Amino acid sequence: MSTETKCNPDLVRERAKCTFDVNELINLFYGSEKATKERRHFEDAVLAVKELKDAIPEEYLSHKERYENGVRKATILRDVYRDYKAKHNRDPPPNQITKAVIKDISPFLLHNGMFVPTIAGQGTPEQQAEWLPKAESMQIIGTYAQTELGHGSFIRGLETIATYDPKTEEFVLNNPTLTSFKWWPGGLGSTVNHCVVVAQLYINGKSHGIHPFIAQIRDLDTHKPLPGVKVGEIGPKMGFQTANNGFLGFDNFRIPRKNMLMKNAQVLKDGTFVKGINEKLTYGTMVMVRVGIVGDCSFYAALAATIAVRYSAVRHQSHIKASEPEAQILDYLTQQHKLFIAVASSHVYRNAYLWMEKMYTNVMKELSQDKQDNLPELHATACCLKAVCSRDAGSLVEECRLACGGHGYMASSNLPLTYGVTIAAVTYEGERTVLLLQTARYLMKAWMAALKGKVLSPSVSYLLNSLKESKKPWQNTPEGIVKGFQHVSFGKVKAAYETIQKYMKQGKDYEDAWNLASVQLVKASEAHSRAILCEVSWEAVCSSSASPNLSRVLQQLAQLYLTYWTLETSGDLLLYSNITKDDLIILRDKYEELLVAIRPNAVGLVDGFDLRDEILNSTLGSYDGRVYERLMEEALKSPLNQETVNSSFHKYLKPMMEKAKL
Ligand SMILES: CCCCCCCC/C=C\CCC/C=C/C(=O)SCCNC(=O)CCNC(=O)[C@H](O)C(C)(C)COP(=O)(O)OP(=O)(O)OC[C@H]1O[C@@H](n2cnc3c(N)ncnc32)[C@H](O)[C@@H]1OP(=O)(O)O
Ligand SMILES: Cc1cc2nc3c(=O)[nH]c(=O)nc-3n(C[C@H](O)[C@H](O)[C@H](O)COP(=O)(O)OP(=O)(O)OC[C@H]3O[C@@H](n4cnc5c(N)ncnc54)[C@H](O)[C@@H]3O)c2cc1C
Repeated sequence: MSTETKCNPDLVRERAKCTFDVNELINLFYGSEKATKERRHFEDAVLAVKELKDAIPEEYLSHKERYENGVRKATILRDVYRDYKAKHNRDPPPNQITKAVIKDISPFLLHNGMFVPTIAGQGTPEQQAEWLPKAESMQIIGTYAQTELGHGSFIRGLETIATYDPKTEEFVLNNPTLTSFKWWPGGLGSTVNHCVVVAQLYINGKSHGIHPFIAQIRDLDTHKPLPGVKVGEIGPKMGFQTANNGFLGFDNFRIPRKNMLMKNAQVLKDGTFVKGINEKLTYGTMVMVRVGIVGDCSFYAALAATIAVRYSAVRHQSHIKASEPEAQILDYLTQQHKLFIAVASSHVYRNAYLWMEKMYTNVMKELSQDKQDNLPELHATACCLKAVCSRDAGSLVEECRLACGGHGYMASSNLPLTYGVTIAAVTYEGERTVLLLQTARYLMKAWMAALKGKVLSPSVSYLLNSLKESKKPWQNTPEGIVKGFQHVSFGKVKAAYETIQKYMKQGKDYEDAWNLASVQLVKASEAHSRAILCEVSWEAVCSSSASPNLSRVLQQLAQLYLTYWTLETSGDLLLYSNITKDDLIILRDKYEELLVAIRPNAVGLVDGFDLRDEILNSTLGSYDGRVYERLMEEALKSPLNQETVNSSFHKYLKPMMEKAKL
């Protein structure tokens, strides 16, 4: 029997309606036909490992069991990666199969995502030679320990101390206060034996700022914390239950001098401090991860959209016309309004990620040639895109969950967990407001440069154009809308700058004026991000190599994104661009037309994300649409359904009922 015949008939009909080749979309989204084949081949290899299948859903396990199961699976998964590399002489292709295996977050995420990259990015060639082979082969397991109980955002305020002792050529690590304890690092709780510790460097009583150090914290054989190390797990959270986030404190814990990662700054044997060319290069791993998070946002939006769109095609409720059968809920325009923006946004984030990745690679290349000119632009852009995409993606996932009604509240829909994991990215790797204010610093500088007629970096050069074009009439085209968002950003940057000037004229110093203008500064950064997202995604769609059929649909999605945000931020556009009320009415109608145009391709579009059932891990979103069967099958797995009468009846309910008779 083919997959199609087993499918829910609504989904079969939806797929027959699709006007483009889904495989073409998949290949375009993931880069090429070859990339798709390799990714699927690797996913097959992972899913073929029987030991990676869970006997019962994770939600029924205790906190401890869940972690232990996570570690068990992470180690098996690691073997599959190693075997693939040995066989093919290269790393597995980019994939999301970890989601199918670990479901939540791997206890090795920080090892692979930050520990290894920090050694690679911050270590000297000798340090890389010492630790990378061990870390990459998992002889040692590490994390990135920066955040403390008292400080996360303001990293210059970290309190962990590394004092250099020239007599023994060692650093002495100490956490002198409760607030100085490291708090949050993934894997720290019970998994890792090493970490990159970010600490304040002191030499001869003088502070030299924060630097990364490698510390072994557990014995490699016994896994017991080494003397002078206090380490543990921080407890349950909204998500990240299997990430094994932990706390850590040192008491006169000594590490050799060579354990300070010294690519940027160095401490010589005699205690001489050699400053790096730019102390912010120490923050490099965070920039890399912020770029990666934009890509993650695309994945989470795609995952939630796939579940909610397929479910909405299968679910029938009420009537659009009294004379017709109950409608698929996907036919309600309100439902399309909730869901299609998630589909469109996933593509927008994907294109923004690819664009940012290029910028990142260029800047890294330039840095390797000691050229730092474009680092501020990279930092500013990564900060605001990470901040805006993560918040938007979190809201989109939640909207998809709500759009599934009561069933979206079931853990088995996988939407609650997906929300918990997605929304965490608003906070980790730089809290949203804090990052937007970083971008605002850059925008204020760019604005001052624009006022002086200087050449601006590409990502802000529109500020100069907007200065010249402020009188041009609004155009209701995608290009016109992109320009409109640039005008909004221009207007908000200008207004924030003038607000700072106003407060300074009233006698405030720059810092107080900055704080008083900071709500506007954050909004200026958001507007700048939106302008980038609109421009980059529209350009990507226009320059894509897609066939006419696919291109038409991708343009509709990109236009939907542009129009959605025009209508959402119409007040800003009325204030800062030349849009009129009549233009907005035309765009409102256009938006409705786009929803209707996209509707027949909705299922095809989410099929185009090519997320397997195992990755979706959802009763509502499977390819075959057997929603109700799966909901019941999953419910029957509840331990409460493994016995006809639960012992609480005899212990509590019966005595209560009997007491009530007296
Ligand atoms: C392809 C890879 C795929 C990866 C996929 C994802 C993997 C996921 C892995 C893990 C994720 C989950 C686990 C989460 C981990 C964490 O959360 S780790 C901890 C992260 N912590 C933070 O992000 C802290 C946020 N705070 C900061 O970054 C900084 O403190 C700050 C907010 C930037 C402020 O720093 P500071 O006070 O020192 O600086 P300022 O005085 O404000 O500014 C000084 C100037 O420096 C410039 N600056 C700041 N940062 C950078 C930078 N990174 N690069 C370049 N320049 C930087 C800043 O703009 C100022 O410049 P100016 O003076 O010219 O204006
Ligand atoms: C799931 C998860 C995983 C994590 N994993 C790791 C890890 O592996 N390693 C690690 O080192 N850390 C990790 N972290 C910590 C994370 O990086 C920090 O929580 C994050 O950087 C925010 O810092 P904070 O908690 O100190 O927030 P705070 O800075 O205390 O933020 C609280 C509020 O204060 C506001 N605020 C703070 N400073 C300013 C300012 N200058 N201007 C205006 N408003 C401000 C913020 O906007 C926010 O509203 C993780 C966090 C989470 C949630």
